[in-house]
Amino acid sequence: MLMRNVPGKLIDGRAFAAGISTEIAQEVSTLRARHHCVPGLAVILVGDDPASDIYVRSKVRKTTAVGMRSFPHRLPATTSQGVLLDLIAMLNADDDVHGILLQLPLPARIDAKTVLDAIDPAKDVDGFHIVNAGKLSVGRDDGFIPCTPLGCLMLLKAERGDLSGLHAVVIGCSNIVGRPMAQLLLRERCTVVVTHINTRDVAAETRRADIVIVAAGHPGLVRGSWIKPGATVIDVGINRIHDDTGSHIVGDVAFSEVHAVAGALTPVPGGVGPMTIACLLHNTLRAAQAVIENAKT
Ligand SMILES: Nc1nc2c(c(=O)[nH]1)N[C@@H](CN(C=O)c1ccc(C(=O)N[C@@H](CCC(=O)O)C(=O)O)cc1)CN2
Repeated sequence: MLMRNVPGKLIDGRAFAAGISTEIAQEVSTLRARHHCVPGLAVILVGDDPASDIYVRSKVRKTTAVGMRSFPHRLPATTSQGVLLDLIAMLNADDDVHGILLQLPLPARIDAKTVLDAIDPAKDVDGFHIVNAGKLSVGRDDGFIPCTPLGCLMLLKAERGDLSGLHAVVIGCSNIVGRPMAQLLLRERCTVVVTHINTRDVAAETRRADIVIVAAGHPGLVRGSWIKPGATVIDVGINRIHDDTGSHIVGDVAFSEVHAVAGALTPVPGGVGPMTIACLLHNTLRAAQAVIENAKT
């Protein structure tokens, strides 16, 4: 493995996200003062998954911290798809609600596609509705972009500036991260390779990359020997592991090995995770601003 003389920079997602939230708070206060509009975000949690519960609490806290209204809806795991669709219809019709987020994963009985597509695309601040996914896939910039890939892109641009011509490898092809990430990088004019479970030699693909985004859900998957010296590595993995010292969150890269070779790396925790919620607030602000703009025409 080729090591650099100095370990790569650690990209501070927490500080970056705090900066975005400060800017959003200022814009929210302008909207309140000039347009008497307070952006509102409804968050729906079905069931009692402990990790989802933590993320939803954090979303509610950060939404109110920037001066937005939060409308949390906690439903039991036994909730039927029909009841969930009724709630979404009610939120679609509520003018105080500018953004709607359905926390994933959903209980297996509920068909995620059906309920996500029931959200009004203009309120789909998660960017998972088929209309928003379609807009991104044809390179249109008037839809909502899923929060985690948007956060990754913001960190990448802050680190590397213009991304055009860079070789990017995205490890994992989920609808939440891998696929939209690949579309965003394509839009930035990167050369993009997406690897998945059937890719023959992920290590060889990754060694060519100036930018590596890993969202595979496998702790320690990406080794130092996979990384081109100086590459920028964005670790999206959030894996809870238990060892002698207790329980920890780790990413998808073998941290010390990759840190020694990469030019820059996002840590876990404190890298991409905080950007996800900051971008949710960014999208909710955009949704409220669009309502005001549309009312003028
Ligand atoms: N509807 C959605 N569901 C889910 C999404 C999503 O974007 N939309 N993403 C993930 C979970 N998620 C937000 O919902 C999320 C994950 C992680 C973090 C975060 O800040 N992580 C911290 C560590 C937190 C910890 O200690 O547990 C970090 O990385 O520093 C925020 C949001 C799945 N579901």
